[in-house]
Amino acid sequence: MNGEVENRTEDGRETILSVRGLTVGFGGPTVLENLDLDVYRGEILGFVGGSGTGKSVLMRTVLRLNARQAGTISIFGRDFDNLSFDDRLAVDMRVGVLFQQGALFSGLTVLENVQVPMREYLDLPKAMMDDLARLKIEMVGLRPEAAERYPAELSGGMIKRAALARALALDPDLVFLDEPTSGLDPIGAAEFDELIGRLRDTLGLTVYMVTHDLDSLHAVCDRIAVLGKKKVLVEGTLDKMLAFDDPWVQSYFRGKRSRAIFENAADGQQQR
Ligand SMILES: Nc1ncnc2c1ncn2[C@@H]1O[C@H](COP(=O)(O)OP(=O)(O)OP(=O)(O)O)[C@@H](O)[C@H]1O
Repeated sequence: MNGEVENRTEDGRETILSVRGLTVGFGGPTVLENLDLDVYRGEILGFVGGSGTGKSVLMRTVLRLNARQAGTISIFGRDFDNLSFDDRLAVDMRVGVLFQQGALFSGLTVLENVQVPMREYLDLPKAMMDDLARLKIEMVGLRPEAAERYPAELSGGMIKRAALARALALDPDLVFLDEPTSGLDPIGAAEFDELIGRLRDTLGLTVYMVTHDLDSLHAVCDRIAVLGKKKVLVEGTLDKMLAFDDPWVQSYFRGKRSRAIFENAADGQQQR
């Protein structure tokens, strides 16, 4: 892309997404105010926050699906406000999204759903699109027969995988996952986490994952960001979350359920 600037932190991390001073509202009180956030290449960032704090609003604003009242957003080193039409298309092609509940088109098969972004952005012969879509379907661990099925014929876990295949259709650098493991049983959720970790390692993806799932935060996220009081309250490692002096953060990361997960994991590490 023309004019792309590489942004690196002092410790050498490349900033792939940078949000500064973001304010978003819908006519009433603001939902987000003066929010800053960075996402680094190759990481899996887990984004948490109480219900209704604005996690989806933030994700949608970064995807240019919501307007903002103030602030700047840079993606791949380019300021959103200075992108030409062609640059916008180029940015969109490098970003994949898995919306809550998968958001597959019910009248299309899995294969056709995965091909939707290809049809929108690429001009490829049908046979090539079929091959590419089947590759993505295999990549997310679905059996080849799943390609011909309709969403209503899929289990919850298969829907998430099909939606992930669609998010990967254009070989993105950055994927946004909105509660990818919600509605899955613990085994299905753990398998999905493992898949996300594997795809990050093999494809070099950067993953921005909104989640309520403490297991996911522990199992695959390199860094956690907490949304509260209209901004990113704290970001960093799990240890940093545990030490952070805020009632919501403390009850979330030190509650009964979280203690069970994190203490079991710590025991496991000590035994190894
Ligand atoms: N298009 C909109 N118009 C008006 N208000 C909106 C709109 N979208 C979101 N909101 C409001 O913004 C606030 C944050 O909503 P959002 O869906 O981002 O929360 P969330 O953190 O994703 O919650 P959850 O974890 O429950 O999904 C809510 O009060 C919601 O009603």
